[in-house]
Amino acid sequence: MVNIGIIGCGFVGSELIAQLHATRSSAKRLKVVAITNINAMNISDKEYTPLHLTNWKADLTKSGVKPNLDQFIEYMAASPDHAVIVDCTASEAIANMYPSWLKKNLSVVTPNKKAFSGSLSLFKEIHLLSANYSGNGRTPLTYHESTVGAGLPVLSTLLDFVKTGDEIITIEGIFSGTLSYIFNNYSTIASGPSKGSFSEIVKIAKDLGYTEPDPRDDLNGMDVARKVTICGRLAGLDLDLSTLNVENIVPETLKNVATADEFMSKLPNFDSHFAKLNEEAKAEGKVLRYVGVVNPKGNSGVKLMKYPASHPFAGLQGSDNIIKFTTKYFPNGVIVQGAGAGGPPTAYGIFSDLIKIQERVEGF
Ligand SMILES: NC(=O)C1=CN([C@@H]2O[C@H](COP(=O)(O)OP(=O)(O)OC[C@H]3O[C@@H](n4cnc5c(N)ncnc54)[C@H](OP(=O)(O)O)[C@@H]3O)[C@@H](O)[C@H]2O)C=CC1
Ligand SMILES: N[C@@H](CC=O)C(=O)O
Ligand code: NA
Repeated sequence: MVNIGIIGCGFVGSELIAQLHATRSSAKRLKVVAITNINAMNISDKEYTPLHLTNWKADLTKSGVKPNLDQFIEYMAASPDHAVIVDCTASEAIANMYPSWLKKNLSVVTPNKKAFSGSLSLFKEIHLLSANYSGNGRTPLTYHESTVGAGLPVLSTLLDFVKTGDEIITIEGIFSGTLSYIFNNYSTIASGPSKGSFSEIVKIAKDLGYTEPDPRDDLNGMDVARKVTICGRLAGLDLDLSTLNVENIVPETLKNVATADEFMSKLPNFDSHFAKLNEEAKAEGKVLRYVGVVNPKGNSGVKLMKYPASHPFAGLQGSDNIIKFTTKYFPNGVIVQGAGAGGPPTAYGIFSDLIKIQERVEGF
């Protein structure tokens, strides 16, 4: 039995709870015993009785308990069975707490990219404290498959290359579900005209739950840069966000507007700017795609590129990601492709990480 505490129940956290609830039988060894959001917290009793997942939202609201992260973590750390904290926020402050949780023998599963793409020392400390990365004989494990390509097996594939001594030559692809969705629908050749103005398509991507809480974190390239950094670091490179080449496509005057809502309301003023870029690509018989590259020889970064209709990046659907690993053993590449954003595929990645932990800890 593994006890789970979930922090953050937005698009991804809510979907995770729904998936755990829907598969009671396969997940019967995974027990949700604590849930917290910004405004409310629900923790179970001293027996760690599973929380009811049918009405968890109403139970959270009516719990009347003010969120207290210290209390939440102490409760989880006192669990008699192995316990996992699932961080489904995008919070940097919470990401900075992972080492303190690992030191309490709590495992960590998260789609939050901040801890793995922020300071290199935090990344290294987490890896040192996590049994699955350092082989240090301790119990806590850290899995974060959904930080890159949602639940697609990107990091597990990459780690297999690394652990078997294969050599990464390049990792390149479309790492953002949001930017994939936007350009697949906006910059089209074979599939007809754009499905709307640039700002209309950004709004749909936001409503579908693909974007970061502030869509500028997608459009400024930082979300992709974080994923490139995570892949590069797992491949053994000391990549840093500040030294990557990152193309920011947020219009200059919108970079500093105060809120995501204000940004969204002003974005239509820049539709003609994006239409011009699109027309330029079309005139060359190409489409726009936003790509990331990890190159151990240098020049890792993210960039808005033009591709002919025949290129695999030009033919993507919906919010799909496509990530191509070129390695010594696979010189023609290994491609991982599929839904790279949205609640269901992201929660799936978290769920499968939880199953890995349960199987490792319990041995079956
Ligand atoms: N959406 C996607 O497609 C993907 C998302 N991810 C990552 O998953 C994470 C969650 O994304 P998503 O669900 O879309 O984002 P949301 O904004 O929908 O959800 C985030 C949730 O975290 C809660 N939260 C924020 N800070 C705290 C805190 N200090 N304590 C407790 N709760 C907190 C928010 O509470 P409140 O509602 O009260 O503000 C909100 O419910 C992010 O790190 C994102 O990068 C990764 C891959 C794909
Ligand atoms: N905003 C991100 C969500 C997943 O990481 C994206 O669009 O890919
Ligand atoms: Na993944």
